[in-house]
Amino acid sequence: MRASQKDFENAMNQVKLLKKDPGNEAKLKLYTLYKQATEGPCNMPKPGVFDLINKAKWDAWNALGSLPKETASLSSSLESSSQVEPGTDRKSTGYETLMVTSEDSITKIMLNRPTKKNALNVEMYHEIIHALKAASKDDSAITVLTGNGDYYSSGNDLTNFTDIPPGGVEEKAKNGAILLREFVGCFIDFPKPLIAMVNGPAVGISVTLLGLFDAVYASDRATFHTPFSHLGQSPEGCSSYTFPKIMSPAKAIEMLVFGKKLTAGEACAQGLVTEVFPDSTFQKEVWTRLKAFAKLPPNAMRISKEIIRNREKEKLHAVNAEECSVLQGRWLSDECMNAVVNFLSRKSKL
Ligand SMILES: CCCCC/C=C/CC(=O)SCCNC(=O)CCNC(=O)[C@H](O)C(C)(C)COP(=O)(O)OP(=O)(O)OC[C@H]1O[C@@H](n2cnc3c(N)ncnc32)[C@H](O)[C@@H]1OP(=O)(O)O
Repeated sequence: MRASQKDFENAMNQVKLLKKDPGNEAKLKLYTLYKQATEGPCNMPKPGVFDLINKAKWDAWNALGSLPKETASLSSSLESSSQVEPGTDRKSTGYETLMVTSEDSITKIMLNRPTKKNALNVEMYHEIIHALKAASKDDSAITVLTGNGDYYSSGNDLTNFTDIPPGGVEEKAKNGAILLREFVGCFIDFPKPLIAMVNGPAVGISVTLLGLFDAVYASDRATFHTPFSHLGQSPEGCSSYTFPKIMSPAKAIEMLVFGKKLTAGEACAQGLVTEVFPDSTFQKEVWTRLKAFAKLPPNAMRISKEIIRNREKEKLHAVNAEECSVLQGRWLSDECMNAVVNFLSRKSKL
């Protein structure tokens, strides 16, 4: 397919958005292709020998000779997209904490704060809400959530508790509960098959939400940990309802109240995980499977999910509201505040 002038301009704009500098050589190549595509063969006077930067530009542009404008435009678009981080496409532009891509009828939402173990900060909650709403309306058949780096997610970013608004901690807790309710609500209402690819350890809310997914595939490196009592907090993500149903009330208590950490194999035996894969083949095997799922008739999948979920929707929203209200109270407790202070002052880690 021929790249249009618009595509070309988009590609040039993407270069400005790259997180990693593509390097001078690549930038010079793009510059000259851009000049060729917009102005034709080199028309600038040859700079003096000591004007090193402009000389390099002139040399590179001049070397393109009479390359047609259209060819330069096409090459430039291709050049720049190959510099973009793998798996990134135009759809991901604008997200700070996610990489969102669509390919083969699959929308992939990748948590992208690997240096913070993909902890969910306030921005990430908002961006996931946005990405899920967009995915529910796009032309993909299924949606996948996964993590970048060695963790799936370390759960709520504990520094979320540090930014206190003028209304004090009460206002902070109230706003947190409103955001959490909307966030979890998007998972309850998501209309297409939603699949978690748990690439590594999962903590807190990233675990509880799994009960709202339609399939959960895990690497054998993944672990599942909900240390709510340790943090002076209480379950969210509808887990107080979904976990006892999935794994029996006693097993749910072990996880949600006593903070027992499960291996991927244990989580699979208890029904939280659909299937476990060796880490070495995890990506390949799961993506092969997902691509096959995505070829199934999308309307049939959507309607089948709807009939399964609809029976539970009202209950799930009620549970979500109750959990958020209880948690709002927990965030104001000494138990919770001490746990957060301990983590932030590095006195405690999971
Ligand atoms: C709108 C609000 C909704 C709220 C919903 C509530 C949800 C409840 C939960 O999710 S409870 C779970 C909360 N999560 C945790 O308690 C995990 C805390 N993190 C850890 O214990 C450890 O970081 C670890 C075990 C996940 C990983 O340990 P490791 O030694 O491998 O790595 P580091 O600790 O050095 O981590 C690397 C940097 O990442 C920062 N980080 C990791 N997780 C979090 C987090 N959850 N919150 C804040 N920051 C986190 C860590 O501080 C390091 O940062 P640094 O390099 O700047 O020091």
